[in-house]
Amino acid sequence: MSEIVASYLLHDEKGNFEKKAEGIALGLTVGSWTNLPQLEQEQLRKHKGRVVDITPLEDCDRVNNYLEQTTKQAIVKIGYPLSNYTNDLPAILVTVFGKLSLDGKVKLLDLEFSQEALAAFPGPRFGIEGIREKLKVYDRPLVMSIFKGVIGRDMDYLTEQLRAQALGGVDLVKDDEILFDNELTPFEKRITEGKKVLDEVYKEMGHRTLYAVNLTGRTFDLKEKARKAAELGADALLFNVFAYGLDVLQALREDDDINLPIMAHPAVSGALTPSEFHGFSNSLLLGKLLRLVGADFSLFPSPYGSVAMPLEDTAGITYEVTRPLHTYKQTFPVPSAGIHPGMVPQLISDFGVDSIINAGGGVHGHPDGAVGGGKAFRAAVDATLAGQPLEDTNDEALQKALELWGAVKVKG
Ligand SMILES: CSCCC(=O)C(=O)COP(=O)(O)O
Ligand SMILES: [Mg+2]
Repeated sequence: MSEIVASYLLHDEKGNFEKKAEGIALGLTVGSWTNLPQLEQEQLRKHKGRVVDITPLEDCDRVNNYLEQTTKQAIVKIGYPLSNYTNDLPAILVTVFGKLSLDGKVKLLDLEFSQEALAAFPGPRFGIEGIREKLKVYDRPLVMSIFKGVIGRDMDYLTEQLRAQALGGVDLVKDDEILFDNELTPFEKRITEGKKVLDEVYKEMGHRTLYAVNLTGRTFDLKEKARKAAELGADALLFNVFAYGLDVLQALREDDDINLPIMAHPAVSGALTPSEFHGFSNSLLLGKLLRLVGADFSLFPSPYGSVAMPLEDTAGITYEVTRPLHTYKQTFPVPSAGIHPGMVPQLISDFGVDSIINAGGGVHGHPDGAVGGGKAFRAAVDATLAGQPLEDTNDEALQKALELWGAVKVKG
């Protein structure tokens, strides 16, 4: 019987996990079937959830209402038959974590999909390989920068900022997620004017930079807007997927008229993941599920920037978006937030060559502006790959960045 197996972290004062697991397996599938006639019980048996495994963990001590209490915890795995739901993420999530997400201390850690279940999901259209092919850069982490301070500014300001970022040698520039459609810098103009600037820089320097424009607005207008973006020659879309839903990203990915790389921003996901007791694990939400629905890039807070995520979580996301899975392409892991050039050796050590180094303030805050910021990041990447300590390089832009922000000593 084909099924999806959900792993949950459960906390319970008494530690009666067998009863709890059986309650989940029954409650989220056929409900209370034991009082029904024999025939109906048989009929329902094939739809009942299956307790696959219960692994008790060490007790954890908690200070709760000023009293220290010991709570028992366990990882419980439940299998849900595919025949219970349609093979789309809304149906799957409601089955495995619908009312259960509201019912006590339950965190959804992972979903194991059978090959049959995976076949319903597209995975990234371009993936790491396709993005590298567009840029013709194959052997180093990519560098991305973010527009900053452009709300309330006009197209001249925006295009100048884009030019400076590209001249610094970054591979990608993305809109900030908080830049929505507006009269001064409308979506379509950002694409067409941005394209002109990046083509000019390419002619001047032979360096190609791609621009990810923020796809925003009402859900049912998104497809048409994204198709228009493709028609106008956009390079990629930035998408605030957790404000809309994973299934919306999947719908964009599956539309062949859109045919653009999709960059998933983590905004709003922090409302769903950080608790030890509730919500989703980051490796599932920002890792496996984003990859299944088709994100080409997954952005997440790095473990050492201004908005930090635990290293274990960022490693989990990176593993899920890059490991061999079904026929899916790999999603680029993009550790972000508060990144500066002195962190590059640690970023490469933690995330490898197939990752993207993404910075806003760490580019624009450079003493020589965004041009200097981009150059400093590129020099830091080259030095790290050559095994050279950043302090030993004679790159002027990098040395100025190190004077300002310092160099992070590589751990681990
Ligand atoms: C929270 S991860 C997304 C990174 C992002 O969108 C951003 O604006 C980071 O800016 P910073 O100046 O911290 O590099
Ligand atoms: Mg941002």
